[in-house]
Amino acid sequence: AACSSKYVLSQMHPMWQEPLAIPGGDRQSPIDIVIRKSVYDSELKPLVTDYDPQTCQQIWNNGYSFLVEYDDTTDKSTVKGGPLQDKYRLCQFHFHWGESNAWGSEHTVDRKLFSAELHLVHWNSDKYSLFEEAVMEENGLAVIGVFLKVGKRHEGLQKLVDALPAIRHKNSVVDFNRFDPACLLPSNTDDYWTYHGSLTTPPLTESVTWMVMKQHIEVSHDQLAVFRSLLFTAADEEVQKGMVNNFRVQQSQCGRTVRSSFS
Ligand SMILES: Cc1cc(C)cc(S(N)(=O)=O)c1
Ligand SMILES: [Zn+2]
Repeated sequence: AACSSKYVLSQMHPMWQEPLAIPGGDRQSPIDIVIRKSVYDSELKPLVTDYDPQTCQQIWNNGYSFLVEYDDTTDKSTVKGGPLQDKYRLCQFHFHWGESNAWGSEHTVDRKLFSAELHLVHWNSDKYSLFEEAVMEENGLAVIGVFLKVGKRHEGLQKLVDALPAIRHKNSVVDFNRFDPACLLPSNTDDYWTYHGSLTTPPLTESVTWMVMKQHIEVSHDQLAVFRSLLFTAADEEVQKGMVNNFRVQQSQCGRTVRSSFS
């Protein structure tokens, strides 16, 4: 299986070419969450998020997704509890989506694809002093994943959608403040799946405790269409490429257990 070898086979070609060798390579993300194989763990606590909208700084197009960045020089926006032993500081959130509503998420649940997936990225500020340090460590990062489904318009998301035309091209950035990422969380954050995995974009380091919410949020077709109006390419490039399908192919489970916080 792909797990034993150091080579991870990538079926599809995401925007960036998958590297051939990944350090370890036996706890890569994303994966398919097989509900009947997940193990209920009654020790898993509810997630405790405490976000300060004032720490929101900017929104920018990094040529693969768009990121909303937070000031992570203090413990003002954090997550703890759940499977986490320490407190983790929010540094950014971003999304992955498809060119059609039929696919776009990175994780799947019993092979069900969602139209998009939100990732809130946090790093362990109890043990490390910088994201760059934590990203290399086994217990360095904690990412909350939330599935997006096309349905009714998401009022909280609209402020973000309205800022996207200003960052159409790669490396464009605009000031963005007072955005409370808690508005993007589903009403129920007690029910989630958790497993040890990796970043789903280079450097693909195996430093992530994933917490994937069972409950999805709804966004409108028009809101998702604005995501798709972003470009992978910089303003000076001849050929402009629409930013769609910015998700990684699913990786082997490699014998890992996915735990659920609910029975
Ligand atoms: C740190 C970081 C950056 C990016 C662009 C994406 C991730 S992910 N998809 O693993 O959550 C993490
Ligand atoms: Zn992501």
